Amino acid sequence: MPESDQATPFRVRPISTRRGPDPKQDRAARTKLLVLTAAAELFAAQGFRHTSVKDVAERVEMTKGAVYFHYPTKEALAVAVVEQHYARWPALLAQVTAEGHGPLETAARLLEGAAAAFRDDIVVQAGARLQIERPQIDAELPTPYVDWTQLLATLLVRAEAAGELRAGLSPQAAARSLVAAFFGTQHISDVLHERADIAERWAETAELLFLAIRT
Ligand SMILES: CCC[C@@H]1OCC(CO)=C1C(=O)O
Repeated sequence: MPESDQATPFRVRPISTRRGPDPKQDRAARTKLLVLTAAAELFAAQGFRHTSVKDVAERVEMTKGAVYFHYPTKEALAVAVVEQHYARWPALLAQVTAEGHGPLETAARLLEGAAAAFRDDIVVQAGARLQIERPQIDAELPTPYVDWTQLLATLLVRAEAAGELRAGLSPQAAARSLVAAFFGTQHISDVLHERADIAERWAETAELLFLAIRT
């Protein structure tokens, strides 16, 4: 799927620490990422309410003032973590797209990759917890689920055009079901096993769902 044609609605881009012309900017970007990662570790472990900016500052051995320089409030930290959660997905989409699978297989492999990210990536884990806790966070967070639903629906419309979809199936309804099933699978795996078994759990759910979806 050509880059321009990618229906990737994930708008926020990853924080770049690539060395640029200005060493000062580089150092600031690296510090920003260090603070964000420490906040993600704390949000993932103890949630938004029980995490303070002081906790984050202590974790990175900086003053609260230094943390506030990069993120003016705890809410700003939470927004940044959730945004970076979503910023993971364009790279995954590019990687899977480059493998050249058909649209249905692309959707399946995307969700497999997402399951691995939910198991391994602390920023993905923290973003998921903060989205659950969004009523406690007085800030504008990205609307959950809609971007994945749109991306999967776009792929399933292409699958329908390619004759890969079961006759009469709504690509949009199938996309909503995949997102709901993935969300539930990763949540149950998190609550019971800290997501240690998410890949296996998602594989068994995906097998059933894609069996129902494909021709
Ligand atoms: C891919 C399923 C949707 C995904 O699962 C957890 C979560 C966090 O809110 C999601 C999202 O907002 O897109």
